[in-house]
Amino acid sequence: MSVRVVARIRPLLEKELDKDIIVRPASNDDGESSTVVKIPNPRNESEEFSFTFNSVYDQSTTQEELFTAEVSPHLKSLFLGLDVTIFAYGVTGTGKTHTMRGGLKLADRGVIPRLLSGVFRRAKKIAKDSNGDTTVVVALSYYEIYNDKVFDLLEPVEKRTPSGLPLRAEANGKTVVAGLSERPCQDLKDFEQLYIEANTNRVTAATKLNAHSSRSHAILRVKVTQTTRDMVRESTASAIDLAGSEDNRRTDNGKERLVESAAINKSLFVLSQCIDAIARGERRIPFRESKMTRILSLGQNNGITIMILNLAPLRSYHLDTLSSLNVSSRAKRIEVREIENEIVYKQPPRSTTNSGSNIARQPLRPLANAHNINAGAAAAAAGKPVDRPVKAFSVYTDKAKPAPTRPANTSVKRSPQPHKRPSDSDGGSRPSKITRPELVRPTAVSRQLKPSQPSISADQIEAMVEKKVSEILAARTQAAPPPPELSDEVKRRLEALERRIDDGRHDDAKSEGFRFLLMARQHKERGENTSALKMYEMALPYFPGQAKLLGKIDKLRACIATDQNRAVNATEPMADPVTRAIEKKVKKSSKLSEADDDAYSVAEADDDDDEGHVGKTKRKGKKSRAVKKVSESVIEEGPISQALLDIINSRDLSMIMGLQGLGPKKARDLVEYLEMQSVDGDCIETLGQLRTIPGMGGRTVDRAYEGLVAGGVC
Ligand SMILES: Nc1ncnc2c1ncn2[C@@H]1O[C@H](COP(=O)(O)OP(=O)(O)OP(=O)(O)O)[C@@H](O)[C@H]1O
Repeated sequence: MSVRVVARIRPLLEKELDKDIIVRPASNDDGESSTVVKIPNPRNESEEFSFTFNSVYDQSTTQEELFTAEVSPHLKSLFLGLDVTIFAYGVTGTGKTHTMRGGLKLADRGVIPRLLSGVFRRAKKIAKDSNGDTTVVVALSYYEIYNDKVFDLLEPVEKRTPSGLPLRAEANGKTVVAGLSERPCQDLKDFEQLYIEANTNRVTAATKLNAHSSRSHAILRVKVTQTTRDMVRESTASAIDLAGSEDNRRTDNGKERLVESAAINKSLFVLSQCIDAIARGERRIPFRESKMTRILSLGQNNGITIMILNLAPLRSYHLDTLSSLNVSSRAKRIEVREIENEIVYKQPPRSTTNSGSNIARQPLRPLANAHNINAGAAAAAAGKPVDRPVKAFSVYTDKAKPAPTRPANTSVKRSPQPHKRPSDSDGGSRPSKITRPELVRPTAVSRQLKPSQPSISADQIEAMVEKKVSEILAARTQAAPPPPELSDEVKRRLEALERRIDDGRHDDAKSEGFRFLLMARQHKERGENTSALKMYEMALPYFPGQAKLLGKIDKLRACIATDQNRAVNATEPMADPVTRAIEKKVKKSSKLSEADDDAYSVAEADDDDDEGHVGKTKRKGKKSRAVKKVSESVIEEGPISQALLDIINSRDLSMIMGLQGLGPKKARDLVEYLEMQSVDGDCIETLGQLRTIPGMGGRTVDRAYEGLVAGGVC
C-alpha cells in the first residue's frame, strides 16, 4: 500500500482576508469527494495547477471529522500488529500542531488525544471480550528533534545533555533513540497529564509567521503490547508533528531563530530529497543526512503511513504552498509494506539462582534481512546441507543453562525449530532490549525459586530488577559521552559498501556476505564491538579463510575479552540478591558500550577496506588520504575556487548546470537548498561549506573544480 497523503486547508485566521484566498479544494471527476487542490500558477494567474491527493479537507473540516475519516479506521490495524505512522507536514503556520495536538476543548482536540482515547477504548474492549485472557499495556515515549539533536520530552529540561540522545539502528532495521524513557499509561487521564506536561518542554517560539511556532519536530510513540498467555504482540502508533519550513525572507528571524530555522529547513529539504529518491525508484535514499529522516524512515518501515499536508489558503504562502504540494504529491508514490509485527512467544524467566552465567538474556528479535528464514529452514528440513547461517531470530541462549529442552510454548511462530548460528552460543551479547516487567508471569521455574526475602515474590524481584536496570541504563546513556560521529571518510566507505551490495553485480551469496560486513562495520563505528564481532563471524562463511577478516575477528575477540576481565575485577561485593541481580544485568547490558570505549582506538586504527578481498594496504590508504588532504587545501583558495563559488552563489540554474558533475537534478536541488537556507544575499564562502550541502559531497565539488581547471577558467 502507498503512503496515504491527505491535504487539509486551514480556515482564515483573524486579520486574514477572503480576497487573499488562492488555494481551493476541488472534486474529482466523479464529483463525489474532494481529492484535488487547485492553486494558480504564480507566473500566470489565469492558469491553475491541480494536485491530486487521497483526500482533501476544506476549511470547514472539524477535528472530529478528520480523525474519524483518516485515523480511526487504522486503530483496528494497530491492534492486529501493524505499526501506524501519522505525520503532519507543511509550511509554518498552516495548522500542523492544531491538527496533531489541537486545543484543550473537547471539540478542538487533535489527532493525538483522539488516538489515545481510541487506543484505551479498544484495549478495554479486547480485555473484556477475552474475559481478561488478553491484557493490553500502553506505554508512551515522546521526544523532539531540535537543531538535529534528539531530546526526551518526558524528562525535565535540566536533564538534557547538550548533544542529546543518540540514534541506534536495530537489527530489525528500525531506528530507535537510545536511552529514551518510556512511561506506562493506564488511561486517558494519565496520558493527558503526561502529554500536557511534556509539551511544556517542547521548544516553541513566536515568529513573525506564527505566534507559537514549533521549533522542533515532535514524535510521540504509543506502544501497544497485547499479551495472551505466552503470546506477545507489540505494535506502535507514531504521531509526528513536524516543524514547518520557513522562508527567512519573510520571518524577520533573529540569529537564534535563524539557526533553528536552518536546521528545520535542512531536515525538511532532506525529507523532500528522500521522497524524490524513493518516488524515482533510486537505490540510494539519503535518510542518513538528517535525524528526522532516519527516524521517519519513510517507505522503510512496515505498516501504515498517513501524511497530512497542512495548507494555508493565502496568497502570502503562494510559493511555499506550491513547494509543499509538489513534495507531498510525490509522497503518494511511496510504497509501504503492510506487514504485521511478528508475534513473539515469551521465554520463561531465568532462575535468579543460576548465577554461574555471565551471559545476557536476550529478547527475540527478527534479523534485518529475514527474507531467507524459510528458505534456510526448508533446506535444513529437507536434509540439505545448510552451509550459510540460517537467519531466523537472534535468540542468544544462556550458555550456563542446561541444554535446552525447549518448553512447548517457547518458540517463534515462523520458525518452530530455529537453527542456531554457530555464534549463538559463543557467549557474545547484543545490546539488550529491556524486557517488560508486566510481561513476565510466574512459571514453574520462578515459582520454585526460594526468595531471600520471603515477603517478595520471584515475580516482584524480577520486576524490580528490570525496572532498576532500565533506569540505570537510561541514566548511563544520558550521562555517557555521545557516540563518536562518523567521519566523512567512514561515511563514504559505508556508502560505497552499501552501493556495492545494492548494485546487484554480485551473486546472492556474496551480497549476503557484504551485507554482514556492512552491518559489522556500522556496529563497529558505533562502538558496538560485540555486535560487530557477531556480524563479522556471520560474514566469514562467505569469505572462507580470508586472512584480513580472520584478523579483524581475532582483534575484536581480544578487545572484548580484555574488557570483560576488567569489568569482572572491578565488581564491588554486593549486599543482597536483588542488588546483585541488578548489578549483573546492568553489567551485561552495558558491557558493550564500556568495552567499546577502550576498544575504539583499535577499531579506529583498523581502517582497511572492509571487503576483505580488496588488497589495499594500510600504508597505501594513508598515503592517498594525505595526498587528498593536500589537494583539498590547495583548491580551497585561489581564483578557480572563487570562480566556482561565484557560479554557485549566482543561483543561476543554467550556469550551475554547466558545471562538470552537476546535472539538472543536482543543480535544481542545490539552488532550492540555497534559497531555503539563506536570507537574501547570504553566500557560500568556501568549498568546505559547499561540501557540507546535502547532495553535494566532496566528489561533486572536486569534479566541478576539475571541470573549471580543464576548461581553462582564469
Ligand atoms: N483547522 C483549524 N481551525 C482553526 N484554527 C486553526 C486551524 N489550523 C490552524 N489553526 C490556527 O492557525 C494558527 C497556526 O497553527 P499551528 O500553530 O498549528 O501551525 P503549525 O503549522 O504547527 O506552525 P509551526 O510549523 O510554526 O509550528 C494557530 O493559531 C492555530 O490555532
